[in-house]
Amino acid sequence: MTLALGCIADDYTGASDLANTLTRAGLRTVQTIGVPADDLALPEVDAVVVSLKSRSIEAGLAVSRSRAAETWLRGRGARHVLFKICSTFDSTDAGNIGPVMDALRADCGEAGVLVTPAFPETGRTVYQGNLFVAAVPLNESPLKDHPLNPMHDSNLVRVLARQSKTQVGLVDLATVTRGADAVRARLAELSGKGIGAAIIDAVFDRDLETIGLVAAEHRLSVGASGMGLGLARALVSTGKVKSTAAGGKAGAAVGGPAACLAGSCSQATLQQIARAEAVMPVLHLDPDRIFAGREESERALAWAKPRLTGGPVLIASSATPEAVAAVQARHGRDAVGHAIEQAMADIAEGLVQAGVRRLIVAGGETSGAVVDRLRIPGFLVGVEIAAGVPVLRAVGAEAGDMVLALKSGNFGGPEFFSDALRLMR
Ligand SMILES: Nc1ncnc2c1ncn2[C@@H]1O[C@H](COP(=O)(O)OP(=O)(O)OP(=O)(O)O)[C@@H](O)[C@H]1O
Ligand SMILES: O=C(O)[C@@H](O)C(=O)CO
Repeated sequence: MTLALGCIADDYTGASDLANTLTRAGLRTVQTIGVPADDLALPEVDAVVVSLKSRSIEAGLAVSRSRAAETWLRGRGARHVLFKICSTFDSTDAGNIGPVMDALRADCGEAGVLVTPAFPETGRTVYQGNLFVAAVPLNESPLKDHPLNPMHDSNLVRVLARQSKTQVGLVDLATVTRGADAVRARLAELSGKGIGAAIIDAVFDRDLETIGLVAAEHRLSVGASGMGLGLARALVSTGKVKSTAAGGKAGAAVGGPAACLAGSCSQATLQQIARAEAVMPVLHLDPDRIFAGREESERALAWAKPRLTGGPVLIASSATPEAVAAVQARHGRDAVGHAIEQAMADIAEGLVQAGVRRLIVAGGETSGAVVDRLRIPGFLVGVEIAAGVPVLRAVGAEAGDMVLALKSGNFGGPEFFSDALRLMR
């Protein structure tokens, strides 16, 4: 297998979002959980997305895990590696986007790295280096209240400069609009001044296509699914990859009980849970009781099991920003986040033992905890449920045949859970 594109994603939902985008753009793609073991049977593919859970861990650990993934990908022939970050640039001043970018850049000797979280299909655009989420700047969007990495600055040149050892420049929209040669010239100008990374503006998919053409000539890029779109289209348009129709490897129906778990506290997920209340039983977990011990997850399983034969159920820890802030004040932000993620993993494990083979998880950290506990080594990409969220078919899972959807907190329409269940057979 010689990879046309190697990708390292800093969370599992983001990885499935990227794998979905690459598949729709014609690349045969597989998503692995961590660096694949040598004995994991992978199909012939153009791109591998290695999923890490490295967005909110200590920066040094994020760097070493990303480097291990890079070594594996380059060892399989990937000339270009995309470091997939969140389209809302989720990170803190301590990292991890800057430190990982710096390390990967040093490893491959890249003079100038293009960086953009733009993903217009989901309303993420970048103008003059400022990230917009739909109509508002990042710092006015719901991301200002994120439970783990609240975003308070929409100017990504500043945000990345606080995290990175290199200077950060800007390639503005006017340059992108003039085409690939103008972008090449601007990047060369910045690199010539020793500026090692540039936030690049993008508002429409055509901007990403221009960016992809230039990025693909380099060894490293940093971005969200929009950067993946640009790179994939460039690989196809320059004949480096023969486009494969995205049929969606859904495979045979797995059937059996279905369940949904929500640990995301995003506005989108809160609305989706409210809508789900009309069509399925919903259990709201108590974060204080989760913090106190395992009884709360046992209560959730005892509640869910008898209901599974009647149809899907939803178990949610999700809460409003005020409630999240209150529980964090009582127990500490990281401790409460970790406790809830582990409770969700306990519940997922119990549900799968009870026969669930169709599982929807909302939230990147939550998905990471669940997928790790279920020991699923990889996924094939099936049909698209909503922008950035495909049906995933587990490969090599201990529980056997399973389909999952890992929903990024902010993605999906109001009826997401019903939309997903309709497509997860
Ligand atoms: N009621 C709650 N109070 C405090 N923290 C919570 C609560 N419910 C969930 N959490 C924690 O909030 C974090 C949510 O992060 P997660 O990545 O799962 O969602 P997200 O950030 O919305 O999704 P994404 O990363 O895909 O955008 C997790 O650490 C989770 O355990
Ligand atoms: O880019 C995004 O917004 C998502 O793929 C994601 O990474 C959310 O965790």
